[in-house]
Amino acid sequence: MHVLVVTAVAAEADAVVGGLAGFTALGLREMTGGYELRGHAQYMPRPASVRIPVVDVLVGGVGPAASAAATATALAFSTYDPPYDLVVSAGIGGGFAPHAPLGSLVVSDAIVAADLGADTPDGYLPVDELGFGRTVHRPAPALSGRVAKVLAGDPAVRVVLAPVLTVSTVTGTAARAAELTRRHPRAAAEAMEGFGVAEAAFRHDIPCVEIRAVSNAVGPRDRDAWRIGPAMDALRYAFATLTPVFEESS
Ligand SMILES: O=C(O)c1cccc(C(=O)CC[C@H]2O[C@@H](n3cnc4c(=O)[nH]cnc43)[C@H](O)[C@@H]2O)c1
Repeated sequence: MHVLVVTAVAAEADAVVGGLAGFTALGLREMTGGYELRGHAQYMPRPASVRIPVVDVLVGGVGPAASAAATATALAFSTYDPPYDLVVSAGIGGGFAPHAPLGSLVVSDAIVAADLGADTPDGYLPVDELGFGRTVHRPAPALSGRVAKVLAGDPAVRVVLAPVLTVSTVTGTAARAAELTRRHPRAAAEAMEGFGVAEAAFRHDIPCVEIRAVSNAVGPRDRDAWRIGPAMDALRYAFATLTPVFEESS
């Protein structure tokens, strides 16, 4: 299959690429808008009916707007037909206790824009309840379930299949974490890009799933407690483990 992986920063893209096994790096492809795609392909003999597996990795920037713009650009300017079979939003993220401890992997069964709405005297209202657009993208259960099952192959790695929240402001207080948990009791992770990536993929009718490696707990700000190295290792493991999935025909 042809896969587009969108990360926020280069370090996350390095971890994704570091995990890809059996793929040959094709170098950088420049796109309009100043974006660069790190292409990878697998040139093994295979039936003509099976597409050459391709994984393109894009550094799309931090936040939902940057990631939506980057993903939409990559999809619109793709030279493949159809553009991609799968879009993956990948990176590090915050984990909600007790679901997702440091170093765990969270696979989205829902990608939720958690602060796209209106504050009212009676509480928060998401934009869909206001009659505008949407705040949730749900990957097909067969897709997210398959990804989570493959990742769970190593018993040493905790894998959680749960909603991932997209926020524009990183949670930094216990009160905000509690509020998000109250509104989304099953949410296991928060990050800043998934909904933007999913929105672009949805517009192009391409399946999308989000994978987050937990680097910090969602809650009171504590930079010293961040564990970025182990989270990057978990991200690398995820893409090493998923390689056989990318080799399948779509
Ligand atoms: O300065 C801080 O306190 C702080 C706390 C958490 C995250 C940041 C970032 O600027 C990182 C943004 C970057 O990393 C992803 N990420 C990682 N952990 C979280 C999180 O707990 N909540 C939201 N986003 C997180 C995010 O997707 C961005 O790409 C600074």
